Amino acid sequence: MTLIIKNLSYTYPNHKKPTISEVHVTVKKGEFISLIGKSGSGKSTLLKLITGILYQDAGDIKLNDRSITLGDVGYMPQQDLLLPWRTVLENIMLPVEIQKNSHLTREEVRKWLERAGLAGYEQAYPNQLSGGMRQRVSFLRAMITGKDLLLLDEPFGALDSFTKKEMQTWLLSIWRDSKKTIFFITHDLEEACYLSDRILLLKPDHPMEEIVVGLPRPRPSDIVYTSKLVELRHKLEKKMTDEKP
Ligand SMILES: Nc1ncnc2c1ncn2[C@@H]1O[C@H](COP(=O)(O)OP(=O)(O)OP(=O)(O)O)[C@@H](O)[C@H]1O
Repeated sequence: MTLIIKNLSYTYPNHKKPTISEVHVTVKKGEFISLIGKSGSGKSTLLKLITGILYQDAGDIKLNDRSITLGDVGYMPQQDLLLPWRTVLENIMLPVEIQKNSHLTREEVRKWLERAGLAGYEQAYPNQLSGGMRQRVSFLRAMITGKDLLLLDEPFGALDSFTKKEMQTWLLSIWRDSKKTIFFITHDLEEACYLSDRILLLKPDHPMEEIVVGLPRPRPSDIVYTSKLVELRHKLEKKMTDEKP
């Protein structure tokens, strides 16, 4: 899997200035990429362009040398969008039902639920779950599409810091075992440093910047207290607020 984004620009119909301007990125199989930037800098817009929900004004997005189209990637939007009238299992099976050609069985999905700490909740409804559990259901639904590239729009933004830590460790273990490629939006700079191989910084009226994290893997969760990670976080903060790094 290779994703190549070249010279990408997009302006919303009612806007004067482009939200995404001349973005270039190459992503290789198995990379974990985070996208950071202040609110309104265009992170969700970039993800929607990669999913094919929006279509660019200029430039191109190629997945394995083919222009990307809707349905090529797994996408977890900012709101979990679980259907309240469907059980956990039925929510997760939704893309399988829509794709029809998927061979994933209910039994295999049950195994994934176990891995996500949701065993016994197959028949529960979304309103009977905690925030972290809903996020895991929503993540599994994106994962189960079988796509190599997963786009996650701020999946842990609404969680308390302890649940968030658990979810990060969980996500890293799934990512390591599944060898998926992940594009991850976050406002949390510590989270970006902890999880990623590379961080992309979007800033209005500036070219997109790329920061290589360079921390060894596997990463224990207390790596966030090491001077290397703290320095990196500080550097990102300065870049975001326009101070000289
Ligand atoms: N459907 C839309 N129509 C018009 N403008 C939009 C639409 N969606 C987003 N925008 C505008 O595009 C800009 C970028 O929005 P986007 O949601 O991509 O930013 P973001 O960096 O993801 O923000 P946040 O961190 O708050 O989620 C904002 O100015 C926003 O108002």
